[in-house]
Amino acid sequence: MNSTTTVFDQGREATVNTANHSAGLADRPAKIEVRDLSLVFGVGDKAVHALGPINLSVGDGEFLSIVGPSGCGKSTLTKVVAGLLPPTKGEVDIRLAGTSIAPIATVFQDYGIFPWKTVLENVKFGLTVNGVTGSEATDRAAMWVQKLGLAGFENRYPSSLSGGMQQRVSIARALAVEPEILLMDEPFASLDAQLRELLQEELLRLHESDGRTVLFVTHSLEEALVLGDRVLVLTARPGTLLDLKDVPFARPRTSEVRESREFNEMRYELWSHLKDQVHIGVTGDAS
Ligand SMILES: Nc1ncnc2c1ncn2[C@@H]1O[C@H](COP(=O)(O)OP(=O)(O)OP(=O)(O)O)[C@@H](O)[C@H]1O
Repeated sequence: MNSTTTVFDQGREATVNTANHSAGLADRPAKIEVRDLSLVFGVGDKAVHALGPINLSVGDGEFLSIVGPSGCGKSTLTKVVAGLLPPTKGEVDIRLAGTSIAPIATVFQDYGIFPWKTVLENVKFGLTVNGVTGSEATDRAAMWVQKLGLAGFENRYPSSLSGGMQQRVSIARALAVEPEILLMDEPFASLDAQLRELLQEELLRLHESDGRTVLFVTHSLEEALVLGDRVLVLTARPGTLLDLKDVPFARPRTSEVRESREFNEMRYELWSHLKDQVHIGVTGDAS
């Protein structure tokens, strides 16, 4: 049975709704519907129109990569979907199957893990705050620690881990709650090129095995194409839809796809759309 709950209603023509939705994967129903969404920070002279208006539909199980010039509103969009920011105008409908203790989980660039907790305690944290405790929490956390290649490091503190391992902890914590939607905001931005490629491979594998809906913000067109089913390209601020490209590379996919001619042609095509926006973003000159 479907039910709609208003998560946000600030009395400002703006809502974020979640609804139980039990349709199967086969017909790929929309998981996230963004309608006429705009967000303005502040008021009067200090107002910053960060995003929109934007309309977007993200399919159940889709991996959507989001790119755009710096400051165009990519993080703002993911924060609105996460329910962390109320939109100024428009709405976001999220159709939940109601199968998860925490329907939406987020991973950010700066890991967001607690330095005073061990790897296992960090991964357990998302479970315990959502009511999973005792041996069930420990077993589930241990399973995700293992899946993310951190077995043997359960009792280590973040300060003794590399950046790549800390980001794995953050991803394990997000996935341990088995969210229906995973929001990732430049999660690999501070990692070196080799680690980044390794984690891209792992994310491909995880996504292909569980079919979770993912929104993935990145500055790298290459990363967007390696990972995504589609790439959303936003204009300079306020971010609106410039392009929405299907990525044609078959799954299961490996990061070797980046060696193909088709891949490089697509990357060039995306960049040719994006570079004017980057110029506008830097100079403010739309001429
Ligand atoms: N809390 C805030 N108050 C005022 N302005 C804000 C706030 N948060 C973000 N902004 C502004 O809104 C715009 C969009 O910011 P956002 O962080 O969403 O962009 P982004 O595309 O993710 O940027 P980047 O690629 O550089 O991380 C920017 O101009 C930013 O300065």
